[in-house]
Amino acid sequence: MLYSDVTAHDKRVRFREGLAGDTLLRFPGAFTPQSVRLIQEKGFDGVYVSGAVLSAELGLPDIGLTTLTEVAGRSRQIARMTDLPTLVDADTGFGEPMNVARTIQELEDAGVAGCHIEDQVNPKRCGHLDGKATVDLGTAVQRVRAAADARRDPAFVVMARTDVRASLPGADGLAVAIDRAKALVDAGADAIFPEAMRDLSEFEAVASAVDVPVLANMTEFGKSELFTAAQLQDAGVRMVIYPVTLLRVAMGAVERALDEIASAGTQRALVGDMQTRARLYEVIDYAGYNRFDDDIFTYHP
Ligand SMILES: C[C@](O)(C(=O)O)[C@H](CC(=O)O)C(=O)O
Ligand SMILES: [Mg+2]
Repeated sequence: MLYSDVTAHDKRVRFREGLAGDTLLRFPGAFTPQSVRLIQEKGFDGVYVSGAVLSAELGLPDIGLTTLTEVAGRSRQIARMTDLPTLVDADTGFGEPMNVARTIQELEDAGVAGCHIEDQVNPKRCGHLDGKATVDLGTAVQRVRAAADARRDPAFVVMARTDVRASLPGADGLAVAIDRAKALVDAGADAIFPEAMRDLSEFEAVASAVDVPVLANMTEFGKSELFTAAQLQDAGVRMVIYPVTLLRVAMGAVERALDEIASAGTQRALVGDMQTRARLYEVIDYAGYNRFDDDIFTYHP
């Protein structure tokens, strides 16, 4: 009933223990607090709060229009529904290094286990699109150092994301990404998110160059092939996100449903694919609320 009673600190410790373990951590992107409950029930290791999902849900492109308040608010709603650690996409950190510091403290207060800060210029772009620009290494380092220094809970995970690979598509792009990843680790990053890797060997090269965990972004319709968990684990990757998968699946179903209702004049053919009322009540533990209220009120669904 209600929210998770695992403390934010304990979730952060659990995240760190998972990153230090032997099994690849799998974090699907939650698109609603309800979907978080399902992610936990299905045995995943954590939950990802995607900037692409948050902006798409607001009907906006993922170009840095969302604010820290919106991201922190959504992250809090998501993190409190699960015992699992939540990793948040903090984009470029919402401004200058001072803003990055505040971002970290707001996200700590939101109860999440960690976040990633990227080295794109503002306004940012989806990491898998061409023509992105990145800030110079000095600025990228300042962002990550500000993030690492600002946290009050040393267990909060600061992950550095580098987008240089897609802005330098040539052969030297990977080498620059690796050099940058090393500098970001020196600046205090607990983990590295090398964006838009071309193939498994690129993940492998980054993972063997840094002595912190590496994340793989398995977003659809992007630059990386959709590797399996086993392939990523063999390449030395420690965690994988499926950031927009659940939203894309859900919105695909929404479009088909609207077409069906419009053409058939009824939703009857769709009912078999729906989450039932009973299943919804099970997921949100309706029965728990009834038990709680039994002595006080007598309302029942
Ligand atoms: C991971 C990501 O930053 C996100 O916001 O979820 C996006 C995902 C996407 O746009 O597909 C990204 O830049 O890769
Ligand atoms: Mg993003």
